Amino acid sequence: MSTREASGAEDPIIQNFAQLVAPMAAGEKPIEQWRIGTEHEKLVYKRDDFHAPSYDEAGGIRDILLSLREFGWEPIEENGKVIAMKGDDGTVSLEPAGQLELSGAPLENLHQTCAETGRHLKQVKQIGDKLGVSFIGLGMWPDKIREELPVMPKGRYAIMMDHMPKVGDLGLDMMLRTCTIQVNLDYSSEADMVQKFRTSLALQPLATALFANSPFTEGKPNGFLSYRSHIWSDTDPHRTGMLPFVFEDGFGYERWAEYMLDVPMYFVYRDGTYINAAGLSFRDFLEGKLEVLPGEKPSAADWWDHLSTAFPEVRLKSFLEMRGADGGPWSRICALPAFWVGLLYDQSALDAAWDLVKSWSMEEREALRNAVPAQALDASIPGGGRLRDLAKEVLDIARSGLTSRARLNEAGDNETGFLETLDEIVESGKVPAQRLLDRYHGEWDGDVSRVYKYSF
Ligand SMILES: Nc1ncnc2c1ncn2[C@@H]1O[C@H](COP(=O)(O)OP(=O)(O)OP(=O)(O)O)[C@@H](O)[C@H]1O
Ligand SMILES: N[C@@H](CCC(=O)O)C(=O)O
Ligand SMILES: N[C@@H](CS)C(=O)O
Repeated sequence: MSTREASGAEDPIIQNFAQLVAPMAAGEKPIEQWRIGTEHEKLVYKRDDFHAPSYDEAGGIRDILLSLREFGWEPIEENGKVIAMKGDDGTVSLEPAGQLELSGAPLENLHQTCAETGRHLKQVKQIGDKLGVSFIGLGMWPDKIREELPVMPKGRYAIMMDHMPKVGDLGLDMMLRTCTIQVNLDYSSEADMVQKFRTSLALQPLATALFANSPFTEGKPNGFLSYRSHIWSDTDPHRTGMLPFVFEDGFGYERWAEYMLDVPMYFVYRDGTYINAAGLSFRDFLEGKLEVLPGEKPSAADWWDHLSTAFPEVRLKSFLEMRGADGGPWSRICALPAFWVGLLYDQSALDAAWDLVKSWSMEEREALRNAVPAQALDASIPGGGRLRDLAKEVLDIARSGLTSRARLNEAGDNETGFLETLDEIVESGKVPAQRLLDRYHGEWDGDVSRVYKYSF
């Protein structure tokens, strides 16, 4: 999650609509400056009894964060408590129940991304050896009930946790029990952003299927392959989903700003404190009529904060964030950015991917998104056939995209190897969750705790 470091009071006050559009427009970059920013969350558990450590306990989440100092990371505090660490490889931060996230640095290529991930995993493993904790890449806690999970001391999350039950049934599970892998990618112009947004939104269910890794709830199969993705469908309809308007004529930065104005607020950050504005309207804030801050108008920093409170399948800020995938092991943390970079960072690949999905209707995109949590690659696709057939075609396009990047790159680096783990999934016909279920019904003899041997 984005970690707030300073108050936005000194930022310019928003006076006009152009200032709302500015962050999205400012994201435009020439292709040489396109970067890859990968985020991944991991579940943290104590090795002796598999419990999720609290923030304060000995060898708990605070100690894990502070131990990163030995690798050069520096604390970021909120109300006198360390809640994140900053370093050359980006930010290590906390999701609501202590899921540990690396928001990696914006990097030039996938070799760097995968090396960054490897460094991070090595560091936390060394810390884990000292503190008796392990880290595992799954889409969701396989066994814990909500009440067993700790809550991290972060103002943003106190507000969100209070609000979630009012707007959906599974929002608290989204916060406390899930983990994801995400990648942030750039665009060169508004038209480029639109093509990338539409293509990646339509294909986001494919990423959900290929990375599906959350088949267990409270120790038993839950009937889904990505229960995490199902959770998002019952979290908060005002800030999630497949965004039909992205496919409408005229979509661009302005329409995105209008959408974000309609996303109910969570908070305003002032002088180190999160002021609860959950459910209130940013449009009222613009008029100085926010009931929790009467007479005050938002700054550019308030708007930037607000942009981070929408959670659709793909999200725009100053870059596009791919949000469909479950958490997973190192190989898939490298594969997720490879998949999207291959599809979106080469124009021929992007055109070919768009050709595959451009005739899909809104109902068809929604139907696919809704089928994928339970059916993954077996979901039906528009026009007939199964998602597994499309998967092969899309992976071929991603590979061709990565291959042409290699041609452009002076070193001729080939990044296609990072897709291999996805090729194996498609060839075997089994997504990660199906492999876990096979083990559960086979060698694990119904004991979900055996999954913990797959820690990093
Ligand atoms: N120009 C860029 N191109 C690609 N990625 C970028 C660029 N600038 C920043 N990023 C990436 O965006 C990510 C931002 O992550 P951060 O956790 O701070 O925010 P967030 O996306 O709001 O959080 P969350 O996804 O948890 O809600 C980082 O991984 C960073 O590298
Ligand atoms: N843990 C959530 C939240 C991630 C986020 O919004 O960054 C997920 O798996 O999607
Ligand atoms: N990852 C999201 C949802 S919990 C956030 O930090 O806001």
